[in-house]
Amino acid sequence: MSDDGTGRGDDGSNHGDRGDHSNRGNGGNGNGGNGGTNGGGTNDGKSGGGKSGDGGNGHRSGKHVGGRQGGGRGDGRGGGRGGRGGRGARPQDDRQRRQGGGRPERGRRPATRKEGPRKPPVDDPARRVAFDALQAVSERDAYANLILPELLRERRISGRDAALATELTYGTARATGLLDEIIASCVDRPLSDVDGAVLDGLRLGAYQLLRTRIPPHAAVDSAVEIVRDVAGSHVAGFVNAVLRKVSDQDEQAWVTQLAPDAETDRIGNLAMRTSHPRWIARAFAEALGDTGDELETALRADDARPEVHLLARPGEISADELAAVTGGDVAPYSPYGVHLPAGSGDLAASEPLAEHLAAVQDEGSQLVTLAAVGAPVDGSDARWLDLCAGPGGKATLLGCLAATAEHEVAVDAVEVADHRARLVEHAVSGLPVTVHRGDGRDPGLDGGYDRVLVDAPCSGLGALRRRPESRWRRQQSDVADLTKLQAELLESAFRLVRPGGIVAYVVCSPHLAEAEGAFTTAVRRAGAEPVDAREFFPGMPLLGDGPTVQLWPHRHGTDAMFCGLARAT
Ligand SMILES: C[S@@+](CC[C@H](N)C(=O)[O-])C[C@H]1O[C@@H](n2cnc3c(N)ncnc32)[C@H](O)[C@@H]1O
Repeated sequence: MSDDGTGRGDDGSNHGDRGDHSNRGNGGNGNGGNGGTNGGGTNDGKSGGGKSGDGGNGHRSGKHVGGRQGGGRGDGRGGGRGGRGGRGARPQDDRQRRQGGGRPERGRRPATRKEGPRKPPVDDPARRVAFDALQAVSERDAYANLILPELLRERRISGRDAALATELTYGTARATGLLDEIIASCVDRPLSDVDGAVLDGLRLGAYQLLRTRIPPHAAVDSAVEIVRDVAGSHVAGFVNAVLRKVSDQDEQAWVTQLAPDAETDRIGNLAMRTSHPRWIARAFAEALGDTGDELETALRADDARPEVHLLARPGEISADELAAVTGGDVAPYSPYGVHLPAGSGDLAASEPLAEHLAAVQDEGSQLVTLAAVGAPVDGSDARWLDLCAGPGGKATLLGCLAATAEHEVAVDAVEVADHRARLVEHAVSGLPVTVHRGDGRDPGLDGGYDRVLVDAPCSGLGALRRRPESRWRRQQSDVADLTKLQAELLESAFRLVRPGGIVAYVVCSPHLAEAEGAFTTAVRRAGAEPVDAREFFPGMPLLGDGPTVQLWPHRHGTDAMFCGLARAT
């Protein structure tokens, strides 16, 4: 099973699961029209080809170019360029999601053609699939790394077209905040007033202009054609004019023009240069204790497409064998890890994965699991508990290790979400793991465990490189909500472990509040004894002062996993 987002989006924050598959495939067509356009090649929204303010098809009378006023976004975007932290923010949506209130009303409606029967899609399959994937992300909260492979499969797109589509989809999704800043400076109204399809077309075009070697005319023309096809001819002039303005400068020049001054606002400057929300750049700076070169390196590593990591399931196949079969490289630190180049495609059908010999799993996830079982316990070592098991990546590794252990080990795995518990069951079938549906805060299991792993739900800031859009979706306030749950899960773990046993706390995030802070507070409250986790990451450099370990993409090539170990007293 994957917890690295290379195909499942399981980031432990409960937002990357497979429920997303319901978002499949109708990318970008939608309803609603573009009532009121300026048409005719202007980018100022006031003049042009005579369609202005025509009320479109009656759905949205009185709206402006490819866009609309009001309409209840409630998302903090109204100011267009004001405040990086608010860009892409959807507190209302997030609240509704957390409260289980069904799919929220989206801020922007997808643009539709105003008139006439639909033309067949433009003959540009790679860009069209990228556009449709971006629409699914922005309009229906889809996950790019789930929806794109689906669309590619459905449309039978492969080879160079698939590679281009992947580059454009993930690249555009990752750079959305920066692209929006630039587009906003070329439009005379808040981006929240621009229709969803038009804005996604602008983003796709701007990404090609600024971050690829695609010739400018091809970047502009292709975006114009797609938006024309989806939203109607009346928006083509607007898209054309905005993209021509974007193409006046390269990315470097735009950033120099728009970014906060590096002298007075280093974090804001770096955030924009590396296309991160400011609050995430600040969280990285706090975790690294650095606002200089290392912060920049960390943010840049977070912006690069990651390698794919595989777990060679212990007892099934060795890392050497798996590397030979897949053409990958044996991982530098995990004895069970194999690295494949970024963009290694849809691996689900490959033989070692299909036959359950291997699974997609970030090397960092493997290492923290090995640390959890590596720290010595006093006395018996036969009962292990995985308190937050879905979708089952670490439970699988624990189960494999338990099965190969000299003395018999039984693993219990708890998961609160039914569909994720099913994924765990599938992943651990044949292993000595019993899956329990329940709340880890009170799972109803007998205590006395020798080891308890708390791989807690978290913001997933440590795996942003694997989830292109998530940096723009996550909110700072999410962290505060999660730390309460993390504290309660840790409290439960200390109740369930026996004296002398080990509690391992793991989050895929470097954010101090949910990593170091949550762990040290819980250890102190429990009166437990911190264990220097660095010893259990053998051969790894740059592990800091301990006793906890924070892995980083730029230092270790892994996701930014945090691991704290404590021995119960
Ligand atoms: C970070 S993920 C775990 C990833 C997993 N250990 C793996 O390696 O595949 C966190 C999991 O905790 C689950 N979860 C959330 N709240 C929980 C709770 N109160 N009790 C148990 N599990 C919970 C989520 O549904 C999610 O599947």
